[in-house]
Amino acid sequence: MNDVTRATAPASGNRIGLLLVNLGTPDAPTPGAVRRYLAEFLSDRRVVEIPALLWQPILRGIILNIRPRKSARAYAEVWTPEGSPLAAITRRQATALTGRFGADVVVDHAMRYGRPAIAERLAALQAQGCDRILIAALYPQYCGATTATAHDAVFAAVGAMRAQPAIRTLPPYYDHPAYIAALAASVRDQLHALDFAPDAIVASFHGMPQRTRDLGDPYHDQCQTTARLLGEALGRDLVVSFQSRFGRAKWLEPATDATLERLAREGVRRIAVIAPGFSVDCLETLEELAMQGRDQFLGAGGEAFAYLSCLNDSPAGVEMLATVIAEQLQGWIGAGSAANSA
Ligand SMILES: C=CC1=C(C)c2cc3[nH]c(cc4nc(cc5[nH]c(cc1n2)c(C)c5CCC(=O)O)C(CCC(=O)O)=C4C)c(C)c3C=C
Ligand SMILES: [Fe+2]
Ligand SMILES: [Fe+2]
Repeated sequence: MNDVTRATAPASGNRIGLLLVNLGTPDAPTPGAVRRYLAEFLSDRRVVEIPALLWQPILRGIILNIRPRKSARAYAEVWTPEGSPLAAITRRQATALTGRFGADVVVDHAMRYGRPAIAERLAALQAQGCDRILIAALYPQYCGATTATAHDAVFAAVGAMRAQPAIRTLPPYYDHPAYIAALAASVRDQLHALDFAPDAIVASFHGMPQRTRDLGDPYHDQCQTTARLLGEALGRDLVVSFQSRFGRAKWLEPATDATLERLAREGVRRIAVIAPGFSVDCLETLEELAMQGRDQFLGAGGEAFAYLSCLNDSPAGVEMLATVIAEQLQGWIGAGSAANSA
């Protein structure tokens, strides 16, 4: 049974909390910090669905002795004065949304792995008088390895509280008109600013094991729907691929690296790459796509490559988040347009 008596009493009040949640990232681009991060991330049974008795010896004996050094070098390539891009941009999204829904909505952010921890930020929201909290896991497409594990962490924290806040979770927004419209405008604006007319646009999504899809995870289908709707909004077909394969199992296909090389070999000269499955730019987009992907495409004979940024904390990206979040706050903060009540 949970030890509910440990939880501190909430402050009285009837405010609303909005907790943005993202994946998490190392505290520093060093092998030690990356090792700590990967140990927590890759021990999550939602992320690696191999029995712990088999997996933990592989993780502790092999992966955590090899990968942190290599990944730390990659993180160092994209690190910013504000820290890891994922942390810095998520922080800025929270700042941009603060005050957006009125004075009674307290906005905060947390990471599934590392800091700021979900349990700590939930307690902080409660201490500020929030008796209703909306959890906005910032993944447009639902995946057990991202959305569900963030929610698991929330419910585990709430499970240890004597006085629980009411909890709502943001549904996946992979087909939301505001999300599709924001992506389409962002692609158009960036291509215009670069004066770049690509022969093909590749939409690269983070991969996952094929087995996870076979077991019923809707992630793959939601990625395909996003790409179809975005293609319709842009008036052109997108090439869909899946990146960041991890381990030996079969992952979703086609793989982004193989796709970039195939397109170049087939005579596609100019491509733009977008990453609509990532709400913020991070290691996987800035290093794996914008750096490695560029080398792969140009190395296979391509002539021009452009990586187009995620929505991040751009005004249009924040507007889109405000719209999808405001829909879930309805009833808590009253009728009317919650997004415009600042
Ligand atoms: C957006 C959706 C994501 C899915 C689905 C996902 C699944 C998934 N990832 C791994 C293994 C790794 N992912 C890593 C980084 C990483 N993954 C996502 C998002 C998804 N992952 C993001 C946003 C990031 C970037 C974090 C950052 O700090 O910028 C890494 C760490 C980096 C590295 O060492 O390569 C690993 C490992 C698995 C196994 C998985 C399974 C479904
Ligand atoms: Fe990942
Ligand atoms: Fe990667």
